[in-house]
Amino acid sequence: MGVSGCGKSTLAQLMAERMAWPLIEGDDLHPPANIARMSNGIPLTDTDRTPWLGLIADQIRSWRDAGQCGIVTCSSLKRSYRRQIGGDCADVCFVYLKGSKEDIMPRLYQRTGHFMPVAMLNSQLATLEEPDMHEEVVMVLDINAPQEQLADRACAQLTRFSL
Ligand SMILES: Nc1ncnc2c1ncn2[C@@H]1O[C@H](COP(=O)(O)OP(=O)(O)O)[C@@H](O)[C@H]1O
Ligand SMILES: O=C(O)[C@H](O)[C@@H](O)[C@H](O)[C@H](O)COP(=O)(O)O
Repeated sequence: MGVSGCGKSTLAQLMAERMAWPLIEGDDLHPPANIARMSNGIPLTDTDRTPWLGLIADQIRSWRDAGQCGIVTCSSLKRSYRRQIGGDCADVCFVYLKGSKEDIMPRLYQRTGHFMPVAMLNSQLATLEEPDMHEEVVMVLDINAPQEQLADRACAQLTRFSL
């Protein structure tokens, strides 16, 4: 979890390879209307996000029912969103990629081929409700660490969930 550009997809890909867990990109579950809104620089509302979060929750449930682990990238900006995607379940773990606007903005400028306009970072940060570090997340990672080190740390924490 974390705002656009914090490094969710990058970390998730490294983790999925190392853990051999399936990976779903939350962005791929957005309805076309949400992608159109964000592409046009319009922040999503709670109403826009509800069906999208529902699909993410469904995906997590289907992994649980199949007795397998998986990784989903999802900004999960608000506490209510985290609850909707299963944050109350002990087997759903959030890894929070924490960074400042100054850390993230340059990354968004250098990222190419993504629908999300750089200016949307402001609304993402305004919407973000930082998680309770003791209750809601398994770990907080400083996004300024090298990618491989972030993957080492996240995988070390999550290995205990391997089935
Ligand atoms: N740990 C890191 N150090 C330096 N650059 C990174 C790191 N993680 C991601 N990036 C770069 O930052 C940009 C945004 O990362 P991305 O994974 O697409 O973020 P998100 O999925 O959260 O939007 C990408 O260009 C990526 O290569
Ligand atoms: O809830 C939202 O406003 C969006 O889902 C947003 O938080 C998400 O980050 C986008 O899908 C952009 O994609 P990236 O996070 O991959 O930049």
